[in-house]
Amino acid sequence: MLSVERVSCRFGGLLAVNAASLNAEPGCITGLIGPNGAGKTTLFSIISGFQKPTDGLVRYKGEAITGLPPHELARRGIARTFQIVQPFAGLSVRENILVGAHLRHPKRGDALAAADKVGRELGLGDMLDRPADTLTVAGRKRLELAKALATEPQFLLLDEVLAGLNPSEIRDMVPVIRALCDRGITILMIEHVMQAVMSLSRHMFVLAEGSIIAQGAPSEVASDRRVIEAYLGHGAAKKLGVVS
Ligand SMILES: Nc1ncnc2c1ncn2[C@@H]1O[C@H](COP(=O)(O)OP(=O)(O)OP(=O)(O)O)[C@@H](O)[C@H]1O
Repeated sequence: MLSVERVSCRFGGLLAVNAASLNAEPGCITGLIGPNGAGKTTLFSIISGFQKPTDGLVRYKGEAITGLPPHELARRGIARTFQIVQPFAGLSVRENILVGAHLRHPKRGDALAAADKVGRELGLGDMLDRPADTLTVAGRKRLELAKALATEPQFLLLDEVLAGLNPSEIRDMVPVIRALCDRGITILMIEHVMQAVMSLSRHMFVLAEGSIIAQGAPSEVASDRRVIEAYLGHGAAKKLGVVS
């Protein structure tokens, strides 16, 4: 569905992403993890057209999409959520979702019906008339997801949708993400909540200092010496008795 081929991104003297390659299989959830500052969000921004790479290629359904603008990618079925959620202040929850729904539904009535449906699916049914800026963090995270889903994507990039949620809110959100995948939406997710991303992902990629250092099934990645050392520092794997 998606392949990122040797993508690099330089900000002045900083090589934020260094010849990173990854792919996402259709109908699955793929996890992208890595320590803070590894380049995960930059890679997401490149895939979703918010940032042009310095080098490399992004393919979606076999076609090169590198550098296409976000609205064109949205039209082709790619949507993303943002790590720092910023609902349109001054608009209601429904109107926020409506912005996304208008992509596929030019008529206001159709867009409103589609927005309400997405809102209800994400548990925002009772809050549709509320100003978006009165939502709790958990509500805002759901709204962020709803805005992206309203564009009816086939490929969804989730940037830390679980960040800032408490354990019970995370438990509520995990099945929501799984249900999207069961509906046929391919997902690539950045997540620091390890238990959740490991239970959701079929395959995971690990980015550290801009480079992909490991990939595989969640259990393989979790016991990989390079991954443990990227998180805990040089020598940590030996201390923990990990030999792979
Ligand atoms: N627009 C920019 N200009 C300059 N440097 C940037 C820019 N965007 C990101 N960076 C730098 O690139 C590096 C990678 O940042 P990025 O946000 O992609 O990491 P991340 O893996 O998503 O981190 P986190 O898990 O903390 O969100 C960091 O050193 C960051 O400061």
